[in-house]
Amino acid sequence: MAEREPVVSIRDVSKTYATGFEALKHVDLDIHRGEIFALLGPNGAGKTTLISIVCGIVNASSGTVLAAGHDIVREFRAARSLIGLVPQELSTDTFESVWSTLRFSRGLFGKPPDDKHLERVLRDLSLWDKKDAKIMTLSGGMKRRVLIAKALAHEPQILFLDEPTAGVDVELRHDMWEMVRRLREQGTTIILTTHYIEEAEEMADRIGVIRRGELIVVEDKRTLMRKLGSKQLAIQLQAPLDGIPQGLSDLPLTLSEDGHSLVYTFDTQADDTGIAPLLRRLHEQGIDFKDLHSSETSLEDIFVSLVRTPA
Ligand SMILES: Nc1ncnc2c1ncn2[C@@H]1O[C@H](COP(=O)(O)OP(=O)(O)OP(=O)(O)O)[C@@H](O)[C@H]1O
Repeated sequence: MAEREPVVSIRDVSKTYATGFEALKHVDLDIHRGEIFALLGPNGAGKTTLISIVCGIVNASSGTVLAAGHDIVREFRAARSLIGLVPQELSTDTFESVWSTLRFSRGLFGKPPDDKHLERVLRDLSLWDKKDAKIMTLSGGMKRRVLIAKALAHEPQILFLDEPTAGVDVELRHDMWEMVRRLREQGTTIILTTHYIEEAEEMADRIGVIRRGELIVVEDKRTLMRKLGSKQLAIQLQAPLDGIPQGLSDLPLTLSEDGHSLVYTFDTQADDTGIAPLLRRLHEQGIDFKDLHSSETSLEDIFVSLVRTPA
């Protein structure tokens, strides 16, 4: 199991772009060593801005970031050499071969050549037979693989994947997740951004939800799933109540503002929903109801409600 030691520590980070746009507002986040963390949010939420700050591509307007204890501004080289970044887009279409690009990339971070490592990376990504190909001659999917290989060339402790599966075919997606799992087993910390809930759910140990520059939820995935995998049963009452009766105070019940309905929250995964005893106890309390209505609070629904921008 991963140690609970932060490998990335983000403190009160804000970013206002030159346009005056506030892309990040007072973000605090600790990433634990060896975890897979998913930063989940819609387009424009600030995910790329946040990882660009940690990777030293964008300067924060305020706040501090430590990567394995190194301040990413004052000790940029030390911090950056621990980090691998797979960006969203391939920024250069180069005449260079895959192999020389990887070797160069490794050298950039001050690492001595290690052809064995580079070979392993290329084989893992099914790129070995393309090692002498010029990058510009590769297909889009292959270029994505090169981007990943490049990010791994210097054996980073911390790997950022920005929207890793956007526009990626099934095979690459599969290979990518295999690789992510393998890297995690080797102790690499992985931070990925996504706007797909399924992706966060499938891959991550913890999930952070970002909305309009604010980190609004950070939760262990299982806890989040449990919270979100609950259902609500709305009980429309014959007569309104002033409050939850004493005899029902041990139950997860809330009363609507007008007192006309009771809402019971239960776990859809549980063996027993508790609905039968609930109805029996309502009866014992002399509370009659005219209608029951259950609604699902799936992760998707909650997420949509979390990130929905008021029109
Ligand atoms: N250089 C810039 N100057 C001004 N505004 C910018 C700049 N870069 C990004 N923004 C704005 O900041 C906001 C956050 O952008 P960011 O790329 O961080 O979002 P994101 O969550 O990564 O979205 P996506 O999923 O589309 O990549 C957006 O509204 C974007 O338009």
